Amino acid sequence: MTSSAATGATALLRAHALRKSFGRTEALRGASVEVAQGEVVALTGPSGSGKSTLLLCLAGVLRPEAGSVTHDGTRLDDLPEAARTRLRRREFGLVLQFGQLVPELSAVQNVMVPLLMERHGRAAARTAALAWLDRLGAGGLADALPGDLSGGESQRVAMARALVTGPSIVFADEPTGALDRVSGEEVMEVLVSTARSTGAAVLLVTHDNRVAAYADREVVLRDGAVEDPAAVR
Ligand SMILES: Nc1ncnc2c1ncn2[C@@H]1O[C@H](COP(=O)(O)OP(=O)(O)OP(=O)(O)O)[C@@H](O)[C@H]1O
Repeated sequence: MTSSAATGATALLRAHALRKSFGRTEALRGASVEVAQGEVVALTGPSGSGKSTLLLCLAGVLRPEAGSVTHDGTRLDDLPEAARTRLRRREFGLVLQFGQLVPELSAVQNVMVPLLMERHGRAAARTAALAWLDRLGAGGLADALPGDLSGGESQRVAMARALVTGPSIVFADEPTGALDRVSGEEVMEVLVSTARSTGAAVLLVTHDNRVAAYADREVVLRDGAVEDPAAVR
């Protein structure tokens, strides 16, 4: 693994000099960032500064036009699509602003999806999904449909779905953006304490200083590049 000067720890995930454009819009202009094993990093910055784009490049969802993304020594941006998808399913969890649960599936079925995609048996997947819902304080919601859940409840189910495969890092894009303050704080407390207990790192995009305060470290993006030179290598 790569050594990280900012944290003194080893880098689990490393983006170096990423560039990504959408038509004429340069969303990323040489953005670099590292996340150490088990570290909680908040990615902040003005609207349009490239936070979501950087998160999606790090998560292997978007492919940058230049620069590199390395996870535990493997270059993600170079991997063929199928291998990248496998690595993503095994190593990464993703939580988005509105939970993005499958509306036709119950909460427990939503949490089972990543395990079924990894060819786990149904019974084992259900047992694991129920245990994760319990752990996230959503055990009583197992049979509820997403349409019947509050925003905070949906995010607990989305977090269970992100964590059920035992990822090394969870990417969370404005996970509290659709919640009131109290539900947002509850979601952050559950996310950070659960990540700490599993050893998973968290990369969190947020506008909200109160949410960023849950992180070990803040990285500020401005115009597609990281503002704080101490966070860039
Ligand atoms: N799929 C896309 N197609 C076209 N332009 C895009 C796309 N995604 C992002 N952009 C543009 O790239 C720039 C960076 O967007 P991005 O969503 O990464 O910023 P952000 O910092 O996350 O913004 P916000 O805080 O408002 O969510 C913006 O100008 C945005 O309009």
